[in-house]
Amino acid sequence: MAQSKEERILNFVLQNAVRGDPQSVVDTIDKYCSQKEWAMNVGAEKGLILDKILEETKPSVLLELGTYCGYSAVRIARLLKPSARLLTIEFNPDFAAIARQMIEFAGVQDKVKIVEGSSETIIPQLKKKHEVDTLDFVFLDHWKDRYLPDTILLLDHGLLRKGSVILADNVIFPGAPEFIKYIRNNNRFECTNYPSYVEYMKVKDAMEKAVFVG
Ligand SMILES: O=C(NCCNC(=O)c1cc(-c2ccc(F)cc2)cc(O)c1O)c1cc(O)ncn1
Ligand SMILES: [Mg+2]
Repeated sequence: MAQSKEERILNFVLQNAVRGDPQSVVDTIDKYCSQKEWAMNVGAEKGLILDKILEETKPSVLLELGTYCGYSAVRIARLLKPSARLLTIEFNPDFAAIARQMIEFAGVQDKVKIVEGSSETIIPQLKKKHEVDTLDFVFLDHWKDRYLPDTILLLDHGLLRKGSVILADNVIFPGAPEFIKYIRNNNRFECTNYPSYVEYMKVKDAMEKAVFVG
């Protein structure tokens, strides 16, 4: 069977990064995807914005929607305190299999749990099936037309608390217009926009941070 792009990215990491070193995994994926094949990782420029917001927030319980190859899961986990936990939801089983191997190679498997399935199904199960009380940090990076319905699911299931941070990738490109319209007009959220660029491209993009005021 011909290799997928995601398998090529994983193999490049296995052969060129340092096992147990999450920074080397992040840097190696960025090297491959900027020089050989583009892929939809959050990337290094937007990654620095993600890093800064994580260092300000110091979250203990995190949720990511859209694992893909595990780049942002590794990038996030490398900054977490030992007791912190990241749950990451991935719909595509092939992506989930790649991400599992990426996360294990980086040595962050004790902090990261991949849940395979649709966010729509899994979010309502977080409290009872995944022992979540409330979320400190949510990274939205999955289907852009799911950002709004899934944010509403998080609210409806009491998963946000005063100060919970939602960070959304790609609010310019590919764009998440319904999400942006809703969140900026909802007085229960305080929003900040972080202009940047689409990973590995010279196309404008941005991230949006929305802090739940409770
Ligand atoms: O994660 C799931 N899809 C990828 C979402 N992510 C993107 O589509 C995405 C796309 C781009 C992009 C940028 C430039 C361009 F020319 C084309 C695409 C960049 C990004 O940074 C993304 O994040 C998914 C979840 C789910 O529940 N079911 C099935 N799939
Ligand atoms: Mg993205």
